[in-house]
Amino acid sequence: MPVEPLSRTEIEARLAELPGWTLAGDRLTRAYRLDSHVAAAAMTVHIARVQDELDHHSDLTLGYNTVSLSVHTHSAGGAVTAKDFELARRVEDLASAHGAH
Ligand SMILES: C[C@H](O)[C@H](O)[C@H]1CNC2=NC(N)=NC(=O)C2=N1
Repeated sequence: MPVEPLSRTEIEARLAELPGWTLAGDRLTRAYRLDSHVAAAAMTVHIARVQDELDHHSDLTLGYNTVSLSVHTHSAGGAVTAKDFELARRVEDLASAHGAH
């Protein structure tokens, strides 16, 4: 089933439920800080598993004690869709178990 671009109003309403996530251009983004580089690497692996499960993939960057995500929906012409918010919600739900903040 094709996913439709969300309106700006809908994006802002959904972002209100996801503290720390922002709209940067046409992408949802968030950066997390962790207590160590290995903890950050472990979180990226966990996110990669979720992304394969959802068949939806962010640009996922491992930094020094940081994990950063940037996502939009290629099949919707690069717009933000419900799939992006589904991924963001799943990442938020796993973040605290990794000590991410
Ligand atoms: C064939 C497969 O469903 C597509 O390539 C998926 C994979 N992951 C994806 N990820 C993102 N961010 N957007 C997509 O449109 C997308 N499409």
